[in-house]
Amino acid sequence: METKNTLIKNITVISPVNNNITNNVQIKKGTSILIENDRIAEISSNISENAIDKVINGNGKIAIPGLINTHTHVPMNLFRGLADDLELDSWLNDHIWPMEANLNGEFTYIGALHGILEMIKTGTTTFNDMYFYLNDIAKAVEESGVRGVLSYGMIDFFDDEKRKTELKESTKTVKEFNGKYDRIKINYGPHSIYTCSKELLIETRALANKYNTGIHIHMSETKKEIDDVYEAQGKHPFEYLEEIGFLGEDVLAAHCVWLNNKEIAIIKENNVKISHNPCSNMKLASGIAPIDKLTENNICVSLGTDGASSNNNLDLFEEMKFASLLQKVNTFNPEVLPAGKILEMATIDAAKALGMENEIGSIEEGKKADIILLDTSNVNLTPTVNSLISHIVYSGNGYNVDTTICNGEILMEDKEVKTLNEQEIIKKTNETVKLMKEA
Ligand SMILES: CSC[C@H]1O[C@@H](n2cnc3c(O)ncnc32)[C@H](O)[C@@H]1O
Ligand SMILES: [Zn+2]
Repeated sequence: METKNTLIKNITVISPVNNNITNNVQIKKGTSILIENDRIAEISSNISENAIDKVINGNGKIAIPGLINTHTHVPMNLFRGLADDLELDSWLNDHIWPMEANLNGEFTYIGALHGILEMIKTGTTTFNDMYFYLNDIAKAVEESGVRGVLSYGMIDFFDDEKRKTELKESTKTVKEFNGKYDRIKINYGPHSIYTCSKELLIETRALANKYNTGIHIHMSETKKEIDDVYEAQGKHPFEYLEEIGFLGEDVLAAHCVWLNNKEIAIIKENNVKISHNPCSNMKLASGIAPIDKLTENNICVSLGTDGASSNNNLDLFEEMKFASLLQKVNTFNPEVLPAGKILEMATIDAAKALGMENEIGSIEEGKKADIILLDTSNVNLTPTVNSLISHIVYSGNGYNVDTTICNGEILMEDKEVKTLNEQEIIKKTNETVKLMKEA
């Protein structure tokens, strides 16, 4: 195969450096990044422009790793603005699940394209998703050029037959996709303890071991969930999962708002990874996750938006800012979760949460070229002589991103999305939602 080169010339690189023990965000000014095919070949200030296919002028720009959203449901962009100002139980049971019952593969595909379009425009290059119609979501991932870690969301509602069909469907997708697509990975996705039987959870663990996949699950999101699980199992959620042998370093647990100290110890002991979703937790009034305690315990915490119906967008820059501010106000400690730590949570810690830290999550030679460029001529990213890391986390937003590169491919340049037809997707999404509402 012929090599395709891209040179990002004269840029400021801000990236965690992963030395496997601690992360550390470093800033390199006036350097260049050479991309060969899908990987970062060299970062230095004297790379020749000879024989380069594409040169991007990085003057006045910052390069950071493509952001990684560790918990979302991208097709739920279809439901944005349809069920606001509700708590989780009523939001799901009275609104979202009835609407999802009317979905089909085609609608899900359109919703996924819409969600991915929003992510490309706001600097997310990898997302960890749980939903239905995985073939259709995978098709949207393939066409758009992003990286997707997908799980078929299993719900058996404690029914034997349903458990079998859910596990079968999941394993079918695992076999169909894993090892065959560079940018797609399939994990198992039991929805939650309150929708999945003990047997389903135990079988999921065995299948994840057998097929070497991760597990993506909603955990301890509301007080009601804790009370219901305690009533049914006589245990708190993480105690229950530990007892049935479900936990492990490959488990990525979303939300984790309601945790006691014993459960935090269980999470640490089993090296479970967390996806913190502050906007969704605030909007559904679920509560405030103890992220200060989790990070003090060196537990791996990453960030997720959740779906666009409970957030209501997929802009990880907002998630970064809210994650920090929410912990500061909750602990009355302004020093908690400083900007550098937050940037790590959205990049290298997220890569670790997905078991992909050797491939993505930082701008380093040898890694996949997942890079976004921010334009520092935007008024909210100035004065540039002050802390750029602070600007990214506290004053930036996704629409400061002008270039998005994933796997070495330019998905957006100068704010123009190259791999998808933006206006066509917006039009089709509007038509699809109109159709769904009329049905
Ligand atoms: C079975 S596919 C995934 C399933 O999860 C639902 N969902 C979206 N957001 C949340 C949340 O915050 N808590 C629990 N479940 C959620 C989504 O609508 C799908 O049905
Ligand atoms: Zn969710």
